[in-house]
Amino acid sequence: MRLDVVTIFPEYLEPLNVSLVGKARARGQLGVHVHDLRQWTYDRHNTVDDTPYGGGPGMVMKTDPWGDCLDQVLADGYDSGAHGPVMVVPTPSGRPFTQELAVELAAQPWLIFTPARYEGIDRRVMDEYATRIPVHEVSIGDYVLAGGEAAVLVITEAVARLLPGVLGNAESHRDDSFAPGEMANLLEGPVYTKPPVWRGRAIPDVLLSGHHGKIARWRRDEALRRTAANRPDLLERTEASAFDKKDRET
Ligand SMILES: Nc1nc2cc(Br)ccc2s1
Repeated sequence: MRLDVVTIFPEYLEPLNVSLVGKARARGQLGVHVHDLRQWTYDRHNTVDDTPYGGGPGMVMKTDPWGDCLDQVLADGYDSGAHGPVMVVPTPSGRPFTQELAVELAAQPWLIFTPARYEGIDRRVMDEYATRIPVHEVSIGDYVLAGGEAAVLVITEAVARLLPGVLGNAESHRDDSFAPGEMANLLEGPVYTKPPVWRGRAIPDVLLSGHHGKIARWRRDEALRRTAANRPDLLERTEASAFDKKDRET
């Protein structure tokens, strides 16, 4: 997978050099190219923003730096043999970022992230590139950040861990919260490791029983318990899908 990130704060993406994503890059499983948008400005102040048409607070990111930069990013990517770019625009007003969308993005060969600052990017930029490649506006939650770079880090980590060979244990994905299949719409339950007793706190006996069926049952019950406590809305989806499934079988 190739990732391109266009930003006015390239240093914000330094965390992509460490840990899981850093290792995936070192192993050649992921290519990451960070571009400083100000390199595509031509005035003394490297201006990337201007006042909004129609008035209102704040500033809007200008079209030309984005257009000149993204044209170059696309040309360089295609020249390097990449194909099938998908643009990902982090924004509070986008489609919710979910594990399902992470799986969808992890299947793409090339992602181009365009994190905005200020009040956002002139809409004509997304409209222009949507005529050439898929453009996904994605929200990582119902809150407003000062810019999209933190969202790029979140999305990149969620996607990179799904790439083949990136997580040591390929089975790890199966028990992820929200993972497709049995854990879809369920939060992960509690986990334990040695020592067996810590400050007088023992671990649940079932986990020492060696009875895999009982352990699986206990883990699912705990996942349902935690989901009911923290995300009852997910259980409605689970019940609905179970009903649909039953309905289809009758
Ligand atoms: N939750 C989010 N807030 C923001 C703010 C800006 Br400015 C750009 C992207 C995002 S994603």
